[in-house]
Amino acid sequence: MSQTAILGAGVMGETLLSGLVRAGRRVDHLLVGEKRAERARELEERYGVAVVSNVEAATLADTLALVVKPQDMGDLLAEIAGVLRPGQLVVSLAAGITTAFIESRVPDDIAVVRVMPNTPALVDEGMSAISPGSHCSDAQLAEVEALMASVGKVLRIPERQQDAVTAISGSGPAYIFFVVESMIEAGVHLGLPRTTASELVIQTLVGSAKMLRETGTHPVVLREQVTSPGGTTASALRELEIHKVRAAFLAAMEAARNRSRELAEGI
Ligand SMILES: NC(=O)C1=CN([C@@H]2O[C@H](COP(=O)(O)OP(=O)(O)OC[C@H]3O[C@@H](n4cnc5c(N)ncnc54)[C@H](O)[C@@H]3O)[C@@H](O)[C@H]2O)C=CC1
Ligand SMILES: O=C(O)[C@@H]1CCC=N1
Repeated sequence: MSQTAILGAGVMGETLLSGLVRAGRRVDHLLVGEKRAERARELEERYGVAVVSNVEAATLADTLALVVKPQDMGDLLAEIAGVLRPGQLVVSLAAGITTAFIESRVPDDIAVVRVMPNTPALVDEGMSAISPGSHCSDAQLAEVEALMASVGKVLRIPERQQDAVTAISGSGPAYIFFVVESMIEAGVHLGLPRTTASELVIQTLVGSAKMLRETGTHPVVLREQVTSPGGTTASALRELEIHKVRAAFLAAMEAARNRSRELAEGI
């Protein structure tokens, strides 16, 4: 079995690490490179994984998952570029960073794949979009597909769509949590105990998500089924329209897409 290294083990790095362990990947086939010593110790204790220097990880591993902030990517690549060898696969999970950015900083014969994952990977319900770099073989792309499939769904997309994907599914869980938080708060304003409001909102979210996935019915149809003429839902939806919630979502996701593009330029 080949060795996989995760360089940068914060929120997303640990999410990937834990998913691989849950999927049955042997811990002695995994390596971690992490800058913060305290965090490194925590991961060693939690998973029994070996935390080594980035250079050692890049020397030993066949596949390198780079999970540092976009702003730290240049330094990380500068640190490991000298020890990379032909046949290795570099997988970047960073927002904004293009495969061209990475390819220009590593030897020519290194295959690069760009991935946009999301945090529901922590419960094996992740959504990852993957795009190959300029000299990545089908087999290498399939390898990344299998890697990310261990924590959820995977879609192959052209790299030009990655900034939009980042705005939708990469950042998406935060929008959903924001909606959940707002609905719970509304329940409290309406006089419900916080625990009751939380339970109502979370189950409503899970049930609605399951309906979307299992029925395959368009969300507009599902929404209409809830909206009785002259009823409560119609009153609520009118307020959401008056407060321009739809327009706010569009503006928010355009802002996220634009920010992803800026990150590529190191802004
Ligand atoms: N958090 C999320 O929901 C998502 C994050 N991402 C991407 O994942 C990447 C990481 O994000 P988070 O995990 O949220 O950030 P984080 O800040 O939690 O983790 C980054 C980790 O990298 C470590 N690090 C920094 N420089 C390093 C170096 N040179 N060598 C080794 N370790 C180093 C830091 O100490 C930290 O533990 C980002 O590029 C982000 O765009 C992508 C999709 C979703
Ligand atoms: O907020 C961010 O920049 C990262 C990328 C997608 C989700 N979190």
